[in-house]
Amino acid sequence: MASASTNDIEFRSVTKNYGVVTAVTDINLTVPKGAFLALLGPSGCGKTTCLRMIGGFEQPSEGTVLIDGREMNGVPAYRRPVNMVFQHYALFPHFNVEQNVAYGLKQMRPKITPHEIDRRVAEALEMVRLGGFAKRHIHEMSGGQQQRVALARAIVNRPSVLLLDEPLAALDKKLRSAMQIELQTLQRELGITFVLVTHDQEEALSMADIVCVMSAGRIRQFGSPQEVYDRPADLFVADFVGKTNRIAAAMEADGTTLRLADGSSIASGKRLASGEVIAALRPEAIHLTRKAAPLGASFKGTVTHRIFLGSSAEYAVSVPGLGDFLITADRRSMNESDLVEPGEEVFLCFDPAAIHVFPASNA
Ligand SMILES: Nc1ncnc2c1ncn2[C@@H]1O[C@H](COP(=O)(O)OP(=O)(O)OP(=O)(O)O)[C@@H](O)[C@H]1O
Repeated sequence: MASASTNDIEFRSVTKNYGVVTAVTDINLTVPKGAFLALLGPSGCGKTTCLRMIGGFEQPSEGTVLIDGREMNGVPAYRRPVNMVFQHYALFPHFNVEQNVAYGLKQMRPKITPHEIDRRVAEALEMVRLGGFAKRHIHEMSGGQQQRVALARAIVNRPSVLLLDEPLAALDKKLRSAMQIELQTLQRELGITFVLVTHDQEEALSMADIVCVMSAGRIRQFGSPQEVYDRPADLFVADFVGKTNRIAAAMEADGTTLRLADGSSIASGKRLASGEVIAALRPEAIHLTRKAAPLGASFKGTVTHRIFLGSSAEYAVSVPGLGDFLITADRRSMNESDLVEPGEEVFLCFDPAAIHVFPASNA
């Protein structure tokens, strides 16, 4: 059948209440076919509720969820073209790998021939690079391998949407990074829509091509990883997606001059109505030097801490009248002589265009 829509998933004014608790409020979003969407936000913001409404495990209290242009309200989970991978893989421990992956196919109606089941299971195991593991028992597999079995089981019946609920949370950091790349590759190979729930901003930025940042049941920003990181819609997004330095300031009547708490002023790269504002500056947008830079803006401060992180270093610098700043320095772009020490006086140099300004009422 020809598909009805170029969007795989659509939420129209969706609200979900659990008794007196409102989990999500008036959510509107559209996800194009074949996109990799990450629902990103702190615990309790409503990410899993959105995922479960796509999967059919919850129904909206108000509004409509559509998949491939079809309204899904009232359609049970098993009738949706969707599969889900959970954080705890929920594999059958008494089955081997092949039996776990085949399980859902055996339940399908109309029935699939045993030959076709074997073919599809072998194909799914190849896709998750477990070709030689079909006869292994689940307890003989590592955490990462078990997660791949869960993935194979979820893709074997060829859903048009795969839902992933913190699928990598139980893995250690190194394995998680490897699986992030594998998941991204798998999504490209399959060409189907992936929806990932995560509270890990690095995971969302590195894997997804659309990030939906949520807080308290609402969408704060919906856009590409670059947009969300480089042009945060509000202070919540600026703080949650990456780190940021907040500087309290007043915007003057011209809409571009920022008057800072220490009495100094800088030209803001962004215009905003006059009044109390918060200026936000990313730690990597600041360059530490021992001499004031001839161009751009700078503050003078004292290094209080240095944290060595291998490929980068983080500095805490105290600036009189303005507070403490966090600065990240990429070590590849530094000489040994550039490494400043705690106790040293330094200049924090930056391009004013890198400053984002938000109304203080937004904080
Ligand atoms: N079955 C339920 N009954 C009552 N309240 C619920 C239920 N499920 C979720 N909630 C509440 O709805 C809100 C959103 O929960 P949800 O699980 O969607 O958030 P989340 O962003 O996925 O959080 P986490 O990252 O901790 O899983 C929370 O306040 C939560 O306590």
